[in-house]
Amino acid sequence: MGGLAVVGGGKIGEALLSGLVRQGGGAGIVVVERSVTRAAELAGRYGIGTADLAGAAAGARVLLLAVKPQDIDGLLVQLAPHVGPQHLVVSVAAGVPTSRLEAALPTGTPVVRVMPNTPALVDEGMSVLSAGRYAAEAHLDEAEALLSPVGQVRRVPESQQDAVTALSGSGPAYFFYLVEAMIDAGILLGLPRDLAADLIVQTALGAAVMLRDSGEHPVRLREAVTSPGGTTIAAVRELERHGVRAALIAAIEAAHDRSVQLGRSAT
Ligand SMILES: NC(=O)C1=CN([C@@H]2O[C@H](COP(=O)(O)OP(=O)(O)OC[C@H]3O[C@@H](n4cnc5c(N)ncnc54)[C@H](O)[C@@H]3O)[C@@H](O)[C@H]2O)C=CC1
Ligand SMILES: O=C(O)[C@@H]1CCC=N1
Repeated sequence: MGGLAVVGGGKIGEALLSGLVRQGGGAGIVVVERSVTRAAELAGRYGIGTADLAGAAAGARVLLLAVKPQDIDGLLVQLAPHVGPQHLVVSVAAGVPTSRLEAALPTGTPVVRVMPNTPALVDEGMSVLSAGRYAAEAHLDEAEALLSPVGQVRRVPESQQDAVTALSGSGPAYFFYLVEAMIDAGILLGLPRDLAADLIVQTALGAAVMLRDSGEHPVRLREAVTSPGGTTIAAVRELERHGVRAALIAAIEAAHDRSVQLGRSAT
């Protein structure tokens, strides 16, 4: 038995699906979706099959669960009769610990918890894996092989997953938010929206490539832009005056705390 079933074809389910299909085609991949319309849309878009949970578990070794944390318990009740140690269950549900998944599934079912992010859509994702109690190194290798075509993969102890979720899981949203605000600033200064967007998106891309490839600390890179008595230091003073650094730290701490909370309860 080979194959992969993606259970939950929403935003992240589709981001991962699209990358997997780009890399290896749609053969052997099925989607299980509560919404029949959405299932048909994904099947048409990616040339994959659709299935119900029983059919998916019968045909696929790996089940990738991509439903909301609030829906995970209901899904596990439905899934449990169909899975066992012969499967690998990979969950991307924010906050939900492997112990909660294992408790709802037959004893010995290997579970790997993953925190991916949406840049998987453009093969620049960041996926972070942790093994549950029945997942061996080979299961982590299998999960890594599944996710590495759509970006980078790291392994961490599960105790770090709520922090990972707050950083790289939610992280794309923070950058989109900053870009949105910077484009608004361009509008305030009288630039056409499309020009402001082009300037900021290319600047974000250039800064990201420098961060990745230069080996320099972000402080050094910022200092190189900040001329004495110049424009950048005038902007940095305003960022400090408005507490942007503290706001980002508080925001990411709030995301962490919400991940912990989602892991404890179904609401
Ligand atoms: N959106 C993101 O950037 C990321 C999301 N995640 C996690 O991925 C999961 C999904 O998040 P999104 O894709 O944003 O949500 P979403 O709401 O876009 O997608 C969830 C999908 O699951 C389907 N669904 C719900 N119950 C189902 C069931 N029993 N069987 C089959 N399909 C079912 C829904 O119809 C929906 O299409 C969440 O647990 C979230 O924490 C993790 C990393 C990043
Ligand atoms: O907002 C959320 O809960 C999900 C998990 C990480 C990114 N999106």
